[in-house]
Amino acid sequence: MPHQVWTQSYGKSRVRLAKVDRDTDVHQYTELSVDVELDGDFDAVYTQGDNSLALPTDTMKNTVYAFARELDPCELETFAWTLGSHFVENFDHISHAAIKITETPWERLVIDGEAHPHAFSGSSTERNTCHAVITAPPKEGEEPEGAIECGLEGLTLLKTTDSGFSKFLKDQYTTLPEVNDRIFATTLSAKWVYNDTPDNWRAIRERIRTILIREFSARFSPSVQATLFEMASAVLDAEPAVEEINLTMPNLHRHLINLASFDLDNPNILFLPTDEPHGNITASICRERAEDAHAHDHDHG
Ligand SMILES: O=c1[nH]c(=O)c2[nH]c(=O)[nH]c2[nH]1
Repeated sequence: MPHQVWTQSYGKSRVRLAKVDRDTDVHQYTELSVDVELDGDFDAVYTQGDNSLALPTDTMKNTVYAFARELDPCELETFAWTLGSHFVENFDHISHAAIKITETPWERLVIDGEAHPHAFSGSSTERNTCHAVITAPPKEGEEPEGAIECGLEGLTLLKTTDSGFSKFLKDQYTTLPEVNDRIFATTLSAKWVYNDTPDNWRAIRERIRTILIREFSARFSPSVQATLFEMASAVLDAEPAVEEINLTMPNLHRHLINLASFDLDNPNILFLPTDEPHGNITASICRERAEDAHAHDHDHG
C-alpha cells in the first residue's frame, strides 16, 4: 500500500446547547459549546471507503444532547469525562475521545439589589473551558483513563497604572521608550491541571479566577512576564490541587497619543487602544520538581 493514514481524528464541533434547571423557582442556566473528537481504528474509513466502523458525527451530536438531558452539564469536568468514557467504553475500536467544552457564563441580573430568579446578562467575552481526553481502558472491565485540563479564556483585564517596562535589552532597532507608568491591558487565557480530584470543581474554578484577578491588580508590574509568573504562582500557592498552570497574556498596547502638533501636552491620559500587533506572553508554571532544580543549578553553574 503506497500510503497510510498517519494520524486522524474526526468528530463534531460546536455542538451548542443551553439547559435550564427548573428545580426551584430560582432557575439555573447553563450554556455550552461541545466539541467531540474520536481516534481509533478508522483507517478503513479513509483508505477503503468502508464506513462500518464510522460512528456518524451526527450521532456524536445526539449523544451530547442525550447526556446533557440526563446529567448536570453545569459541572463541565464530570460531563466531559462521562461523555468521553461513553465512546471509549462502548466501542472497542475507539481508543481516545477528546471532549472540549466551552461555557458561556450568564450572570444572574441584580434588580434593585435583589438577585432575579430567572433573568440573566451575558455580555462578557469570558468563557470557561474544559478539555478532557479519555483513553480506552487497557483491559476489559477496567476504568478508562484520562486527563482533564480546565481553564478560562477571554477574561479581559486592564489597569491604568502600576505597570511599567524598563531596563530592557536594546539594539539598533529598539525605539521603545522606557516607561514606569503605562496601561496594562490583556485578555487572559488560563489552563491548568489538577493532581487530585477536587471536591467541588465549580468552587475551585471560581477561586482560581479570583486569585488571578487579585494578583493582576495587586502590585506594580515590571513586565507582563513578571506579573504572569506572580499570578500563576499565587494559584499554585493557594491551591495545592493545581499541579501546573499555563497563562497566556497578550500585551494589548495602549499607545500614548502624541498631541505636540496641536500644542497640547499629554500627561499619560490619552491613548490609542490597539490589539494588532500585540505582544504575546505565555508560560506554564509548575511546582519545582527535583530534577528541574538540578537542571537549573547546572545551567547557572
Ligand atoms: O511587559 C512587556 N514585556 C515585553 O517583553 C515587552 N516588549 C515590549 O515591546 N513591551 C513589553 N512589555
